[in-house]
Amino acid sequence: MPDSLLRRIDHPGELRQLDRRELPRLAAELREFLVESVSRTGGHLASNLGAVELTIALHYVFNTPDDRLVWDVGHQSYAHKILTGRREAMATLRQHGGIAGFPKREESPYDTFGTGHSSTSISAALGMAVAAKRAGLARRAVAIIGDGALTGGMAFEALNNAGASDANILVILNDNEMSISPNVGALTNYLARLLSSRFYTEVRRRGGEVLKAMPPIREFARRAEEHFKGMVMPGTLFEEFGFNYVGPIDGHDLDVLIDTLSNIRRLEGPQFLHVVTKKGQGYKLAEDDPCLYHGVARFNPRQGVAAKGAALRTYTQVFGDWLCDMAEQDPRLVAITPAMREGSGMVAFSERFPDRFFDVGIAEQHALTFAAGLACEGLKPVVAIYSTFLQRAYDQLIHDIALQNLPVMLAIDRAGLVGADGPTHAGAFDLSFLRCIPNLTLFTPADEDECRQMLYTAYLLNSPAAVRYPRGAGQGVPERRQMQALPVGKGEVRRHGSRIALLAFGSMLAPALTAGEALDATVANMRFVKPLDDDLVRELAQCHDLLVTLEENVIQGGAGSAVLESLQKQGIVKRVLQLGLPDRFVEHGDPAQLLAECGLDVAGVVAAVQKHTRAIYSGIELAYTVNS
Ligand SMILES: Cc1ncc(C[n+]2csc(CCOP(=O)(O)OP(=O)(O)O)c2C)c(N)n1
Ligand SMILES: CC(=O)[C@@H](O)[C@H](O)COP(=O)(O)O
Ligand SMILES: [Mg+2]
Repeated sequence: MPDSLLRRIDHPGELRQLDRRELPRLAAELREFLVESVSRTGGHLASNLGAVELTIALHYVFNTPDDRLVWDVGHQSYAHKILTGRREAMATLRQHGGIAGFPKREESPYDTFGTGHSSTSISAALGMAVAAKRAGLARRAVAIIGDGALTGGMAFEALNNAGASDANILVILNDNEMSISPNVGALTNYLARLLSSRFYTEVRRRGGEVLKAMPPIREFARRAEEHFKGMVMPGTLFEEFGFNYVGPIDGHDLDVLIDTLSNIRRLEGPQFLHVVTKKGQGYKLAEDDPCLYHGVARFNPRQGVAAKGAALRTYTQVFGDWLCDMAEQDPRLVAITPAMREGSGMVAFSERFPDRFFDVGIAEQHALTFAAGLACEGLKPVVAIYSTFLQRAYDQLIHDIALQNLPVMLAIDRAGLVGADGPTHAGAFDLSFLRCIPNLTLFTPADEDECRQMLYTAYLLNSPAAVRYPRGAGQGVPERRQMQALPVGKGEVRRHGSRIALLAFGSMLAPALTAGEALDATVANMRFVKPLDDDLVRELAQCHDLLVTLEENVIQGGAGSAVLESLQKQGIVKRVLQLGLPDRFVEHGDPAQLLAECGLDVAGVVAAVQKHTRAIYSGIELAYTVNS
């Protein structure tokens, strides 16, 4: 067995020492390592398998990290991490204290830009290219963006800007015809036409010969223009944007990639390389089902991912079932996802109600205003969206939906900490950025049944509404099939105690009930952040020494702040302890461990309350103590 090439590479300089004839073997070793490693840690797999040759070729041709690589979304950057000194650290992938699942500046100089949310790479790379030009540096900046990420509007804002510049930016479109689900939209159809163009089929038929026959670089652009004009769609969209377009080329052919990248690297101005890959390449199970193998938990690589049902139902499943039940009752219901059909639990709905299901691509801003348009015409749109991705569409929520008081309902999944995906994906802020919006009703269900009933209640409203629920399993509370509207803005006392009242929002009710037993505290399930149950706040303040608010959201501006404002509005002076996520980004890791780290597990809540009450009852005046 020849010694492992992969084990000889601790940085790209060593990669660049290899004879290019050794690179296919390196690719095979890298692919095998990826399957083995990710099967042990979990993470993103299919996208990484599809980017193996492209990653090798990029680090082989470009002088990284001086030449900048920016990976869009960054979920496909494991090969990049492995080749840049983190091969052994892959065993710690997405674990507490381990390496992140996305590029991260503080993790490596080769991670030139932190990503996680899609469609940012061209903007960032353009910034780097313009900075290099201004400094008179020959440095190149490369954005590697998938066909899914290219459906994000921000990518086109950047293309528009870059194409009119003289920046030395290279945009590489990694086209595998997949987002998480199969890619959607007119752009996808257009790219498919490019792939079916005579040029690409010619290159595929004759291998890399067509490209290798290309003249030396200075002739490259001119003769490519002449020689292939008839083969490629006349004036591709990207040329219209001011880029020199090259491709489509085979993204798994290292020779073609290296020759093409070497040629392009020496060209000046905005370049666009269209690369065709297969998501899941080289691991048949992932090739056959790139959607299932997009993000995986630990699995046996010989047997593949086991589609096992979890012991408890997830909030995502609660939503997906409610959506179908509601659609049966109301033909006006239409459902929208910005490219997260599977993650949002909408597969069944999309199959049962295909003409009422809209996957708009990675386009959260469009998703919300599209919903607003649908609502203007009497339909009842439900937008399923992760909390973190909703951040992209904040102005659309305010300007297009709330200001016009349109009945659009947001089903906000992944609210709170998400765990392995880390701070780029945490839904840590939605209570703060939503509760300040006029006309919006904001629900925080505490269990699966309450989630179903709140989704129903929110849907019945004739105004904007948002129901936010966490990633993963609920509390094992069976959902009543019969949907029943809840009194809006009303919470409930779940346990009577003395002196201390715990005011829990959403996922924090469960730990609050357990902590309440230990503290003999009253526990209230507040249910709504907006409108807040002011009467309940007043009643609790009147018969307790201390109010403790608990939320899986940053303390700043969150539900606890709403309680403070309520007390102030009612002229009530009362000690309040606010418990929630701290004013920092919480790193990736196991969700339960992260919550404990933030003091939001039972032990943390009990300790914080006891510390606070000791201070009070020992006379030390502590008006407010927040969980730092
Ligand atoms: C703003 C935003 N919305 C949604 C997502 C979720 N997401 C992660 S990867 C992905 C699909 C990306 O497709 P593509 O760019 O083609 O990469 P591929 O997985 O095909 O390599 C989506 C929708 C995200 N990361 N960011
Ligand atoms: C890379 C990306 O943004 C998505 O794949 C995301 O990781 C999905 O998150 P869930 O696993 O919570 O659906
Ligand atoms: Mg893709």
